[in-house]
Amino acid sequence: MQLGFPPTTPDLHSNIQRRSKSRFVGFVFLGGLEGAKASDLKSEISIFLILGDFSIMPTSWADSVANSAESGASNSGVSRPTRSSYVPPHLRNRPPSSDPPVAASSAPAPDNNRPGYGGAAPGGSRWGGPIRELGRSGFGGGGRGGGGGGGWNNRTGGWDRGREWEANPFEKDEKDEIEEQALGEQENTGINFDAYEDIPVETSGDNVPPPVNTFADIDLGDALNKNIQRCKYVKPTPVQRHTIPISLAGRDLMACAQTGSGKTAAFCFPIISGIMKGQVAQRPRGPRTVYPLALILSPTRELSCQIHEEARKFAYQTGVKVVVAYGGAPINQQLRELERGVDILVATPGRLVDLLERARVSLQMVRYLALDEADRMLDMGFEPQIRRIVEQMDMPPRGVRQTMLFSATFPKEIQRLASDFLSNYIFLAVGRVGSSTDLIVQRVEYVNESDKRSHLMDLLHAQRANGTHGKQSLTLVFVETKKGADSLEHWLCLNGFPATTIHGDRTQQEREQALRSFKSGITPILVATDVAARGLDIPHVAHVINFDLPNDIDDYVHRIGRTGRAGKTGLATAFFNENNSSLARSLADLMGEANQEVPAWLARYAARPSYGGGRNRRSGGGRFGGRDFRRDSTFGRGGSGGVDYYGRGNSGGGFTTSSGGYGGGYGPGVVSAWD
Ligand SMILES: Nc1ncnc2c1ncn2[C@@H]1O[C@H](COP(=O)(O)OP(=O)(O)OP(=O)(O)O)[C@@H](O)[C@H]1O
Repeated sequence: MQLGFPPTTPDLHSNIQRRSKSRFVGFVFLGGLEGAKASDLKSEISIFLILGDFSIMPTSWADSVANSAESGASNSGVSRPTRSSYVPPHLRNRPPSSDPPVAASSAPAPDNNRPGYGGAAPGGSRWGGPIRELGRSGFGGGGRGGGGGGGWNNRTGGWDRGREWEANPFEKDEKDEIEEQALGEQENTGINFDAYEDIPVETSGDNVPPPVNTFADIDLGDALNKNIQRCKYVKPTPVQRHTIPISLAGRDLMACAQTGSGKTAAFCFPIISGIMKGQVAQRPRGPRTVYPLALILSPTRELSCQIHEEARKFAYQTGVKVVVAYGGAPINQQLRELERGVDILVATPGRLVDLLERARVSLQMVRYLALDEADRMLDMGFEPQIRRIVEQMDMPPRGVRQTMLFSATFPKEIQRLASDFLSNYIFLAVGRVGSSTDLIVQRVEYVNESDKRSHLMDLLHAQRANGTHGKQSLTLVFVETKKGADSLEHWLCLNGFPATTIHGDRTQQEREQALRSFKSGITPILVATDVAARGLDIPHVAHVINFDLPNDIDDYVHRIGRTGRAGKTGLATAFFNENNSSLARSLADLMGEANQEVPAWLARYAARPSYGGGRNRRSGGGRFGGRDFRRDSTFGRGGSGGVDYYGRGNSGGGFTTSSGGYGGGYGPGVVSAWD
């Protein structure tokens, strides 16, 4: 451990020396101390000083003396230290300041119950007590346009200063806003929180931390708070109110919350804040291997890109670097980006496995693991890859890392699988899992296969006649097959409705181009397979049409969730016929729960035992679509992975529900997009 000062002007230098003798504390950096108890290190400090230009470098006392001598008495204070040194994420990118750093946190040193990670602070992350951030007055941030940027250069292990400027991730939003204002078509960006006021919330697990009401109630750090403001998030959504304190307390979490309710921020904020504030153990230096601190996995390339874009906004000027890796795009470009440094890696499983096999990424230092669309990630298609990544590579085991699983749907069998990855977790259900409830008006129409196209045409003509067509009123049409998607797109275009398509047979470039064209309203109709069903947050999707209904009710939930997001209303229309009879019961149940009008003919279908689709796959039944499977005795004791959910009362012990009722009907202000 080093007590060091970097080269400075002689005056400042001698000042610091004086202050160090009288227990001067700059701020404490506990990097490079894997395995050491934070409490052992109280007296050992490294001091980072802001150099005259705009970097912050840790260095040793010996280095500083040597450098000082080298640079002479007239040194302006911008000499490089001779040794490469670690710079913790929360200190990277700091612009220059003449202000001295404020004192380090005097919070008591935490117990260390996580070997290698510094121990859990009371109420803080499991990797040790937060290091209080520097006073911000002198650090301003943003004064230099693109912000500090820069990355951790894994080849030299040093601070790769000035090589990379952090691009402003808000630039596009600002441009769009100006453009929309100019065209007089700016929509109200305010989220309708009244729509969420009465939301039912269910939690189970040990000592569930209480929810917060405002972002100010949580100490996320100044830089992150500033980004929250830039995103125009005035207050947390219900899932954020509940999950952020749970995650900040270092707890594992399985969270179910409706589509479009803000889950991305719910897992990003605590991760970014944790990395900013946590003690950072020195990361190993492989010649080409990078060691992210957090891993966010999602099932589709587009969703990973979207999470990356969001996370970059939240992490802007925090010094936390977010990188994305996904299939279908050139790997070399992604490797170059990774080499510039990564704190949070957002990835699709396939590309990540590739990177792990090439030893270009190691998961050894991962403290936070988040699975978005977790039920999809653990279903038959993805589970083997996820197990490989989480259990068979070098990721710290559950209980050491913090694991957070999010989705709008969580079938019980998947919950059971998921529990293998979690340790003493909290289960949270916000809202009726499986629907955006009253915000989405759901309609089901009986349409024979042969009539589907003409019926679709009727809907689109009606929309056009109503003026609900175009950039501000996008229509997403789901079909079952890739061929079906191409053919429907072609037919729509022929009939004067500009459309594009997204599915697995298109190249990644074509997929991205299709999304851009749809978002911008150039082609206000997107024909998609389930590749677009989950997670995509596309503003202005007013109407989702299930041209072909899916076989699984959860897929239906995610598909219709592309509209009616963030408190806005939307419309979902489904074409039902004999081929969909196995979905009848669960569809009727779902619609009934969401206070939607269930057509008499659908209710009759649902009542027929042969059409009921057997056991309702929706977990738990009852008013909550998702319930903690640990509370269901049919899943037996112990679950998998040897966790005793019942005997010791460690998990599933507490159980609280708060419900304010469901409101009902279509709700005031709900407008149909087409009639
Ligand atoms: N606190 C907030 N205030 C205002 N808008 C918010 C807030 N939190 C999130 N949003 C916005 O709400 C929208 C939906 O958020 P997000 O995509 O995270 O939803 P989700 O719950 O992950 O949905 P899905 O289940 O479909 O993946 C986004 O446009 C996001 O920017």
